[in-house]
Amino acid sequence: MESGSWHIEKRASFRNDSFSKEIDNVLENGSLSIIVLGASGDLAKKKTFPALFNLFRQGFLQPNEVHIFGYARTKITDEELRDRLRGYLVNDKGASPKDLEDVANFLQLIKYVSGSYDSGEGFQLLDKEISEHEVLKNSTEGSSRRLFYLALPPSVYPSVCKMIRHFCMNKTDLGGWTRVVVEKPFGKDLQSAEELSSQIGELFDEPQIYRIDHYLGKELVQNLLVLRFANRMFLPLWNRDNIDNVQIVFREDFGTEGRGGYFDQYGIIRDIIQNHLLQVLCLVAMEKPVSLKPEHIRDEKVKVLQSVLPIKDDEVVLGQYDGYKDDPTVPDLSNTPTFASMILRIHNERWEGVPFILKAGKALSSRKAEIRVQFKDVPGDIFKCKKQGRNEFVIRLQPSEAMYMKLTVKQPGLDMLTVQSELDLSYRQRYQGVTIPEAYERLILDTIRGDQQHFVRRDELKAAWEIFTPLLHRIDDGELKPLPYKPGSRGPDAADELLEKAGYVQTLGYIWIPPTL
Ligand SMILES: NC(=O)C1=CN([C@@H]2O[C@H](COP(=O)(O)OP(=O)(O)OC[C@H]3O[C@@H](n4cnc5c(N)ncnc54)[C@H](OP(=O)(O)O)[C@@H]3O)[C@@H](O)[C@H]2O)C=CC1
Ligand SMILES: O=C1O[C@H](COP(=O)(O)O)[C@@H](O)[C@H](O)[C@H]1O
Repeated sequence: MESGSWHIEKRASFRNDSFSKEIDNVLENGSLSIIVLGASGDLAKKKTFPALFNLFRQGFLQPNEVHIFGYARTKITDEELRDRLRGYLVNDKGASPKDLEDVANFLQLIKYVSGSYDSGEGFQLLDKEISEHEVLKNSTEGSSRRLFYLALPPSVYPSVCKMIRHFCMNKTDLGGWTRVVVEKPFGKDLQSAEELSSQIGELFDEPQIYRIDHYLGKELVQNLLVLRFANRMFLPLWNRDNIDNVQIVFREDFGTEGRGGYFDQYGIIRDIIQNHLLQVLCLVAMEKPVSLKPEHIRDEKVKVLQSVLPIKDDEVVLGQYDGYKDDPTVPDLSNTPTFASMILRIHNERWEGVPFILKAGKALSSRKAEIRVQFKDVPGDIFKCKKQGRNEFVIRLQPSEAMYMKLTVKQPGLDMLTVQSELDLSYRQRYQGVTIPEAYERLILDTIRGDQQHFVRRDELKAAWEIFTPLLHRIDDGELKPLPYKPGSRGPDAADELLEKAGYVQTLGYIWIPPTL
């Protein structure tokens, strides 16, 4: 490999391959069927099928062994589904003849089956279609691999899982498998999540269930373990002795955009904080796992989640943007927060006293997701650095993936003055010409490979709901109310006050500007 550049190997097959050396490499043969349930929906067209297309283009899905099925109630033909998907696979305007050829070849792999989610008829038909494909691909019975992706509202998960279990499993366990990918939200609180887990758990074993959280597939989230545990310089610093506070922030510069009906039942805490931001917190705060085996990593995540103290009402700020209730699908008296900022406190030896501020909001001034680790002041500071700012290590998840470290340096010149600057690793500049894979792409590939490292285990999910359920119930009961904020703003002023109370010191006059090429 050339220095300073990456490449993505084109593989003849993904069968013998694995990102993680810790995953047992089992030689798998037989056909692979990927079944997207809810194929007519928003997630399927925007994320699932495009991710499959990208895997196909990179050689991870071979036409001689893979077939893709779409399943939903909507009555459409194979061709109509293909037409719906085409525009989401490549940009129409910038598509090259090769792009169009790839799209055509990919779409030919897709077959559509229409049926309901709770009656045997549709699933028997689906099973028949899958089996025909397996025979066609010369798969011996039992070595077939079946991946069911539930791009569906969670309300139908139990019945769909029951139907898969009864009608669509691979026929024996001689080397083949059946796996089920379920999307968030996994429940609405601790009790409903546990009920859902029990219902699905009666039908499938934990190694067959892939609870997807797409933030775990983002490049810089995947980098967290490497950063923390493969760099000597971070090891002694990553604790309460050196770190003053940690922020994990998600901002979107658009509102609920036609998804108000869905969103209003969940709110920003269930939509973003309980899953995406909490998963990031786990990776920032957990102890070093025994190895990179998925179970070792997930064991550590559970431990840190179980060490989180109950959230205090006076360490929470909720907001709702003006105009949110104009959406006809949102009730006029909705108490649902579209913004939340809160302090999580981890009661363990490493983090006692260090506030973790989780903040997420819709309709804000910018779109950004980042982790900001602020270090303590320099003791016995002879340069009066404190006035200029503290060291910060920032990991920008999106957009413009980057990590940069804010430092105090001598201002160039004859005077002995100090100034804030940064060590900057901006991905677009450092890894020129490299396309960073979409989160869904990686995670689907992991599912095919049987790697559950980046998926949420049942006890992890339970521990996550335990943290937020009391707060969510108080919001649902109207005991806590969101403050209004203007769309396009930073959210309620009270959120900045909470940040200050948590000990965050803003560096005045400093702003990081992503480098241009
Ligand atoms: N859209 C997104 O960006 C994201 C979505 N998700 C999650 O992915 C899953 C799917 O999301 P999304 O595609 O947006 O959802 P959709 O509302 O588009 O639903 C997907 C499909 O499910 C069927 N469906 C919809 N409502 C019902 C219902 N009440 N009962 C039975 N079937 C129904 C419809 O197919 P048909 O009527 O043809 O059967 C629909 O096309 C959800 O769990 C969502 O939370 C997660 C992250 C992002
Ligand atoms: O899960 C969700 O995530 C998206 C944001 O995802 P991103 O990868 O673009 O950061 C959010 O818009 C949506 O409300 C939520 O359900």
